[in-house]
Amino acid sequence: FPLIPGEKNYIDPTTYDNPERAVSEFAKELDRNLIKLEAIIGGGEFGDVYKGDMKLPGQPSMKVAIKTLKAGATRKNRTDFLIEASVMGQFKHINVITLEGVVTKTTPLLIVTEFMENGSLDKYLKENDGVLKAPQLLGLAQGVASGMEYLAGMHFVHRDLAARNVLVNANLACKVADFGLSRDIGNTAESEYETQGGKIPVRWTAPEAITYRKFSTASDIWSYGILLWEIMSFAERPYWNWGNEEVMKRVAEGYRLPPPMNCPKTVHQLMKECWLTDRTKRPAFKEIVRIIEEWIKYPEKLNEDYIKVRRTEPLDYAAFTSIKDWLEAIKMGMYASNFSKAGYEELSDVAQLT
Ligand SMILES: CCCCn1c(-c2ccccc2C)cn2c3c(=O)[nH]c(=O)n(C)c3nc12
Repeated sequence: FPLIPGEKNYIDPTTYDNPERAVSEFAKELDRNLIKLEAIIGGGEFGDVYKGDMKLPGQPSMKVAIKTLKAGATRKNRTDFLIEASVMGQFKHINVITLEGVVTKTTPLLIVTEFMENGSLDKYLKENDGVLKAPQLLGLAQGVASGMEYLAGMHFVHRDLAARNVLVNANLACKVADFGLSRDIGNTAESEYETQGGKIPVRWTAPEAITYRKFSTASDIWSYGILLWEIMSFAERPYWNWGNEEVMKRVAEGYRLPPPMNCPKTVHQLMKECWLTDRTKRPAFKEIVRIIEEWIKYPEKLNEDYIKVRRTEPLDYAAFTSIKDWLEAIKMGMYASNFSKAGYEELSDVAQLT
């Protein structure tokens, strides 16, 4: 991407001659003795994730999460591990997980992040099924959209945006995590579909990314639509128990997920815009953030008849003579006095205004 003045671009760590140089550029090397591993909180094929404690000199001890790379891992696993840390170290946003540092001088390698008390978003939603109401659900959705707006602004394409890869802290802030760039075989339970370029989590991936591996911010927006459906359905499995082949076929034929129970029509409308086949027509993350902000500020905008008002057929202005009739027709009768006080009586007076 041409560097646009003032806009920071993320630097692809694979452009460094070796991953050690990239990680030293973007991540702080930590002293392993300052980190205490307490309990396993997650597991991957190449190492476990722990909850722990870290005490840096001159700082109070802090809760951290620690990803480990087990000793027997291959050189490629080590490279991918260091690349993930190099990518995370370049980001600084409230809705993107914060890298505290790495341990690379001794094994096992460690990546240390802030600790997110409520764990992964899919687990949090399942544990709060029916408890969270629309405003809270939309607050979660807004956090993810803000984090993705920032990453898109850095020209970073995530490629695996899903509720399982978003974490929730004690204040219910959502943060995008899991920057494993290359989709290792099996590094996510979801990657059931194999293409020559590695594994793809089909039910979260845009058609153009599945068919010809065109990953872009637009394909991240498709994934965001699926994640929004996960939020509104309390982490129901997208396309339920359909097989991957069936999902790809039905989606290519135009099938789209229906609104989850109690999901406002307007929210499902936004999901469907994220799932437009023409990726250039999908909304930008900036727009998605603004729309959700409106819904949180003015919840009445979520209900359907607001849509009806917006979608009335074009008015036949000739049908009205007085301003009062016109304003009443568009449910704005309460403003008739404003117009008459300002001396506007006839509709023609208004026509000159516009
Ligand atoms: C989807 C992310 C999976 C790995 N991971 C990470 C993480 C993510 C990327 C690099 C390094 C780490 C430690 C933090 N946390 C956390 C956390 O802060 N709190 C948690 O409860 N869990 C389950 C976590 N799981 C992780």
